[in-house]
Amino acid sequence: MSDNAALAARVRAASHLTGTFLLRSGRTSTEYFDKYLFEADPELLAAIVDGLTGLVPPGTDLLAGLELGGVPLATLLSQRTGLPARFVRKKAKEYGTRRIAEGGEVTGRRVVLVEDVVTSGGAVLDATKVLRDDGAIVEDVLCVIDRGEGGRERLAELGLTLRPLLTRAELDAAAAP
Ligand SMILES: O=P(O)(O)OC[C@H]1O[C@H](OP(=O)(O)OP(=O)(O)O)[C@H](O)[C@@H]1O
Ligand SMILES: O=C(O)c1cc(=O)[nH]c(=O)[nH]1
Repeated sequence: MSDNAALAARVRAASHLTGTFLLRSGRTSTEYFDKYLFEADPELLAAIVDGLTGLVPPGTDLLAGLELGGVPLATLLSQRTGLPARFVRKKAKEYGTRRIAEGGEVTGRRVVLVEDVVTSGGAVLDATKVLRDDGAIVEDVLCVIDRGEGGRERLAELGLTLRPLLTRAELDAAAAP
């Protein structure tokens, strides 16, 4: 078994749920990867971050984690790579600094987004708009799981390359026989 196949099996065993789930996109699915279940396991999270480290493109200035599940990933990846982190909220705070992208400036920096799961790509597109409006260069997105439901194609239309650690095919192959 390859390293990635073994990781896919661990991630699936930890986080794959069945039932009826309303997704962020408004779609309904009979399966769900609960990212908090793989992020809460320190050994599994370390293995995931190891894998993501190899996907960070050369020339990256900043790693931006998307609220909420992308934040622990970006934080650990920042520690591992030495690249500074940013944290992108779903909505700006209504008090204090009133910021939506936290952690410092992004203008003119090459920012790589860090996400847990990509389904339609909507959450990534929202964060991309926020960062591009602030003058960031956003062209690459890392994720742990690409559910293979059109996100990659939708992101490509806006000039974004999705770099998944685990593909739908790898996660399906990891299903118990
Ligand atoms: O590709 P999409 O169709 O946008 O769907 C994937 C997004 O949906 C989930 O976010 P959720 O709002 O559940 O976020 P959180 O639990 O990380 O706050 C997931 O963490 C992705 O951000
Ligand atoms: O599309 C989503 O909302 C979604 C799917 C999934 O498998 N896991 C998750 O956390 N969100």
